[in-house]
Amino acid sequence: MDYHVHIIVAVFVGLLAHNAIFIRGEWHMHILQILVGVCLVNVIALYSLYRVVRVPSFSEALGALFYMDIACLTALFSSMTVYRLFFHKLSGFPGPKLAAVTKLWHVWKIRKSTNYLLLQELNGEYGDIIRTGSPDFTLNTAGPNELTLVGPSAFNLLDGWGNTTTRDVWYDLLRPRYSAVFCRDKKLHKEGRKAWVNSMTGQAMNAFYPRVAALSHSLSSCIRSHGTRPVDVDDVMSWFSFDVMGDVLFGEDFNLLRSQIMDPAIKHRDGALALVGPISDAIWIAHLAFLLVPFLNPVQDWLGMVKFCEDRLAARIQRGENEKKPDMAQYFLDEHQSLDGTMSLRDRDLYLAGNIITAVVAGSDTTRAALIATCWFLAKYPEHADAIRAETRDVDGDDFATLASLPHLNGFINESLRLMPPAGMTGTARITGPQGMQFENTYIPPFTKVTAPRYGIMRLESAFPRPDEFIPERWYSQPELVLDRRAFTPFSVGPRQCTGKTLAYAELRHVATLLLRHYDIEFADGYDPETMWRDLKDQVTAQPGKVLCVFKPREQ
Ligand code: HEM
Repeated sequence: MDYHVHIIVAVFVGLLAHNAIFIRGEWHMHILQILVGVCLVNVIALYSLYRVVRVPSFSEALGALFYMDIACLTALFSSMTVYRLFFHKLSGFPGPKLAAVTKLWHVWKIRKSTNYLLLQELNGEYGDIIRTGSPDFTLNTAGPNELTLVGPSAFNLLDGWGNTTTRDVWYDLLRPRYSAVFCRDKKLHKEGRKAWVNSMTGQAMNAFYPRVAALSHSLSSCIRSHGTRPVDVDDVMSWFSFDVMGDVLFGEDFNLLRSQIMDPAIKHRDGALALVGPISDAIWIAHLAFLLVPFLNPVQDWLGMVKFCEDRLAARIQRGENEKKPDMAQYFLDEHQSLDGTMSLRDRDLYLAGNIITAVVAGSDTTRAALIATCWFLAKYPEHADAIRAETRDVDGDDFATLASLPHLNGFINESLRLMPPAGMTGTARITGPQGMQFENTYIPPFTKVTAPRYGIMRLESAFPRPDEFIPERWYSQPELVLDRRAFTPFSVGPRQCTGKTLAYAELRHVATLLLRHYDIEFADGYDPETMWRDLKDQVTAQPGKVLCVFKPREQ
């Protein structure tokens, strides 16, 4: 039988699928429908071949269908490739050709979670605006594509007050759950952010400070129990940051510092972040994995993390409010109540769960990374450790307001956050609005996905002379070493900036002061300090490589 006509039909279907369907709209949340659609089309085609066209045997019909599928997919992907390379509105922007063809190139390149290094390399090769991606299954009606913008003004353009951008599809990651942070609707974000901001007012912080201080002392005791043995700084900071989160978010004692046992929830959280790290810019892969391979370890970790958060929330609801120990969860529960009548119960439950999951990750993993880096810099630069000791010698170490005013301590922390940004090292993508935007001398078209890599921009020589050097003084006595303050955004800027900034700074200042009071911090014998940088991973939050330190008790 002559199958030319069938192949021509298949090619036509492939071209149609790209030009009439996939080039429009967003598809990352419709992976199941796409799969069902593909199966359905195949069943209809098989039936037509066997019953209507009357191919001699069923196996021959199957064979014909196979060749038609190949022809259809070849036409689909060829059409995509030609369009992306030559006709797409971003085809004139510089960048690796393969990145323009498919996002999978980027995913492959950063499979070891080193996007921060790749983007630095591409910045050196292609300049300040790099085309780093193609739309794949995350199209918008106007067909966005991805540009990485490297310059101090990028953060304000993307997130500053009056920005015209919206959040990229990455923020659909928690679906069906969602939160004020993991949502793309500007109104919902604005409204939902209020509960977060209210949970961190000065009054709320005054209730949290003594509890953070108590946990810092617990951290110090935990370290002391190691004696002269090397301390795995990742372990102790994971326990500390999780204990703080348990206390501040749920009013619950997670008891990790005292028990010194790694809670499976931490493993789940880290596994979940490892899953989304390399695929952050092609989030449809995560949705596909949730659907098709839920039994794989990283997906199980994700589900385990979600379950942990929902269990803790259920326990908190059962315990009820403890007025003597206010917590963040109460603000989310009040919001849940106040939305009665405007949202269905299911929607409100999904929203509440989303906020809790967001708080667990945003509130613990970021500070953990920052504290690991803090210890590393303290061990690496004893002269700065001494300067902080001198500055804090005569102050009340539990007085958070005083700690906030100490120049060297704060310069040290800022410098550490600059060189090792704990959150959004490369991600936090946005979509330009209908007017597009002007970045430096270049016009960025409307509905383009844009990212500003924090790691690279905070190391720009044009903003920070001697960018790779650790110089806390640039933040107070040597202002000439900060040429462009806009580049320093460890907590983001504008209406989307971090709501936990005050809490995070409080934890960092208190822990650094306390540990320096009690210990001389040194790298463990035989430990290679470069390990932290060599194994640094960019997985939504920064995951520093191992840090092993010895904490030698000091004379009080
Ligand atoms: C050193 C610690 C921290 C760093 C470096 C940090 C950094 C950041 C960054 C860069 C963003 C912007 C993310 C984005 O645009 O997608 C952000 C947002 C956010 N952070 Fe933090 N964060 C830290 C700690 C915390 C803590 C302790 C909490 C809460 C308890 C928190 C809550 C949030 C929330 C709710 C947002 C979203 C704000 C919004 O979208 O309106 N963060 N943070």
